[in-house]
Amino acid sequence: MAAQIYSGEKYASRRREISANLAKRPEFHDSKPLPFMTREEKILESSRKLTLISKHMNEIIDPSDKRELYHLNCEVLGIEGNPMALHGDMFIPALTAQASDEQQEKWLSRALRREIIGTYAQTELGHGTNLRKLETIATYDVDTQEFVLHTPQITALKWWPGNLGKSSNYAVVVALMIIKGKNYGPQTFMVPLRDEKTHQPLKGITIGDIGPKLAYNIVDNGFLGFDHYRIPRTNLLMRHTRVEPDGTFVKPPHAKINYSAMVHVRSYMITGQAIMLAYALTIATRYSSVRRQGQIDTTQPEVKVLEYQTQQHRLFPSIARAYAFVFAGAETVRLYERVLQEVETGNVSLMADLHALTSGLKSVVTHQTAQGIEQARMACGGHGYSQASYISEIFGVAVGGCTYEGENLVMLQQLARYLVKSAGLVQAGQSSKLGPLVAYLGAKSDSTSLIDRTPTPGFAEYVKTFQHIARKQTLKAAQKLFGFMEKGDTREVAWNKSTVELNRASRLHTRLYIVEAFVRRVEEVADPRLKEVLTDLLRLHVNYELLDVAAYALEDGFLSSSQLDYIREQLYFYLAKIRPNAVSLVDSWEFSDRELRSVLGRRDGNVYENLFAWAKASPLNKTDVLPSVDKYLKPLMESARASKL
Ligand SMILES: CCCCCCCCCC/C=C\C/C=C/C(=O)SCCNC(=O)CCNC(=O)[C@H](O)C(C)(C)COP(=O)(O)OP(=O)(O)OC[C@H]1O[C@@H](n2cnc3c(N)ncnc32)[C@H](O)[C@@H]1OP(=O)(O)O
Ligand SMILES: Cc1cc2nc3c(=O)[nH]c(=O)nc-3n(C[C@H](O)[C@H](O)[C@H](O)COP(=O)(O)OP(=O)(O)OC[C@H]3O[C@@H](n4cnc5c(N)ncnc54)[C@H](O)[C@@H]3O)c2cc1C
Repeated sequence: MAAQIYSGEKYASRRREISANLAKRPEFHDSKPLPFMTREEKILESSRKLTLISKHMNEIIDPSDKRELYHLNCEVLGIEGNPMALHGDMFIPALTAQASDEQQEKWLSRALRREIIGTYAQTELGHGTNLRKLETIATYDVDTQEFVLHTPQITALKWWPGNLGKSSNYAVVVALMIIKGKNYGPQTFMVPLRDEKTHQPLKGITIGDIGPKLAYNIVDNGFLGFDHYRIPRTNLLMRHTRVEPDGTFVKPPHAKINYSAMVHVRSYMITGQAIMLAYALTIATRYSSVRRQGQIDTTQPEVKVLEYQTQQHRLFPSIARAYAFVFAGAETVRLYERVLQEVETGNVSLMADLHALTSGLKSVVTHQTAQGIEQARMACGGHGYSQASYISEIFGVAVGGCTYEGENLVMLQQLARYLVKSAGLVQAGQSSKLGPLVAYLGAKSDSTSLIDRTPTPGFAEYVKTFQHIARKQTLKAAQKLFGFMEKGDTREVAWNKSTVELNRASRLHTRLYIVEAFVRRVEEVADPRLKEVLTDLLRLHVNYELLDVAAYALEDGFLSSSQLDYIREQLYFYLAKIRPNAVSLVDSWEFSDRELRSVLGRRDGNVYENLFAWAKASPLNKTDVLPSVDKYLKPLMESARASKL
């Protein structure tokens, strides 16, 4: 099963080897539990381990293999980030996709060798979503052939970029490029921030950390201001866009080609989110198979809480989603790598499809992941609320994905633009022009769903039902938009009046895609035992997801209430059928205890002993009497006692 999750036996077994190797190297392990450390201690500890990784990486992994590096980072550094997180996640991808060969020789090679540390500085105090209204400006000075970076007002301060505050000495900065008074929109520049020897900020740079956040606090998200700060013309990233010495602008082959670092993260983060969801479910499912509370049969001992149907309903659909997301994530990464290669040859034809797909997936997956993690926390009762479970940290890190790389409701609209165009083609009788991701929009629905109308409905009946729902909602939302426009609204006003419906269409389209990705993967599985378990999980998934969106199919009679009853019964049947395999389904992700960092979710199942040992190690228990008691509580009690006398 691990080979299914990790797209092949090779990487699955490499993960095991890497974990086993690390188990023998105590210097790579957390020196104490992360929840017992201050933010400063965590950053120090993470930097220590980062240095070890840089020194010994070649003994443990193939550093050219992104997935091996990712696993090494998960084991050693964990999810709370590290001082070079953005260096790998965005700085290197931005240089790879946007720097010219010459620029890559100068900077990318140094970045890869970790001679310099960089980040991606785009968002500002006043603007994150609307990139065209960023306020940092890069004005070209023809005389000196330099760009002058400037922060004209407080809202123009860069704000949020990861590792900008304290760790990075370079950044790929996004600024509005002005040449001879003309605004050429957001462009990307390579900008030195700190002296390479002293790490002091360079003259003209104001820089620092933005303070603690909900989670992800090892990362020093930062602020950055420029005071007429000059960089050479050749620091504009010029793989696709160029500015000649005389200020002539040479257009890229696609207007949004400079957004590639964002698309990179959106493509990879689907897998990252699946893994965080699986972390939380591993913890909660293991704990639920140890925790005993209450009885189902009063003549029998107390049961494991995993026997309760409500507990299964709380956890198993999310287990199915974690599988579905990791399968969909593997597809987005493949498409991203393909598009990256094609763009190199000047073919930008798939950029719009990739953007639409990743915008929808990023939004739906992060939202459902956060929901699933929070349910997993609640499924652990009181102990879920303790940081010993580590689920609150997993939640905090994962839920950030709803905001970063494009606020979810905004990114759903990006997909909606693509769907509306596709609906326009259908309306114009040009369905043959629809791309493969939206070809279903041009098909005709059956009059009713065939679920429960054939002896054993296959996945095709479910897929058709999801298609019907997504098609109906897309065409309806587009019609709403077109209707407002016909009545005289501008497109923008009409769009704003239709966005709740448009975003619904985007979610339904994306959920259909996720179901299809799951079906595609299960169809490929050859081993019959594995296929049976995955088929059960897929059946749970399609029934659960369909129930969740059934209102759309009930309202036009595509599904009847008796079919809905059938779907509910199927759901309950598969909850029970999956129960014996539930622990194996989470164990198949093969997370080591070190990677999971959860006292509650350890493989040994000794929950109570482990919790007690953890509590005893809490910094508050170092002394029996705290200074706060000596200083305040004792005098308070003493004076209360004295006044009573
Ligand atoms: C196993 C591995 C696991 C790895 C896990 C990795 C986890 C990493 C964790 C890192 C943590 C945090 C990092 C966070 C980083 C950041 O957040 S960086 C900042 C991100 N910011 C955003 O995402 C901003 C969102 N806003 C936008 O993207 C744009 O403003 C928006 C797209 C909303 C609009 O852009 P405009 O330029 O204003 O667009 P407009 O002129 O209206 O044109 C729209 C038009 O353009 C098309 N378009 C937009 N983007 C793209 C694109 N990227 N590719 C192709 N086409 C694009 C869009 O479809 C429209 O086309 P149309 O034809 O006109 O409809
Ligand atoms: C953990 C974390 C890490 C980050 N790392 C980085 C980084 O490394 N580099 C970097 O540059 N940035 C980074 N960011 C910033 C992040 O990319 C932005 O916060 C994000 O893109 C959202 O933009 P915003 O903050 O401007 O939200 P806003 O756009 O202000 O959103 C506020 C609300 O307005 C709504 N809204 C906005 N526009 C529209 C619209 N057109 N239609 C309808 N509703 C709208 C949103 O849906 C939301 O409800 C990070 C953020 C976080 C939380």
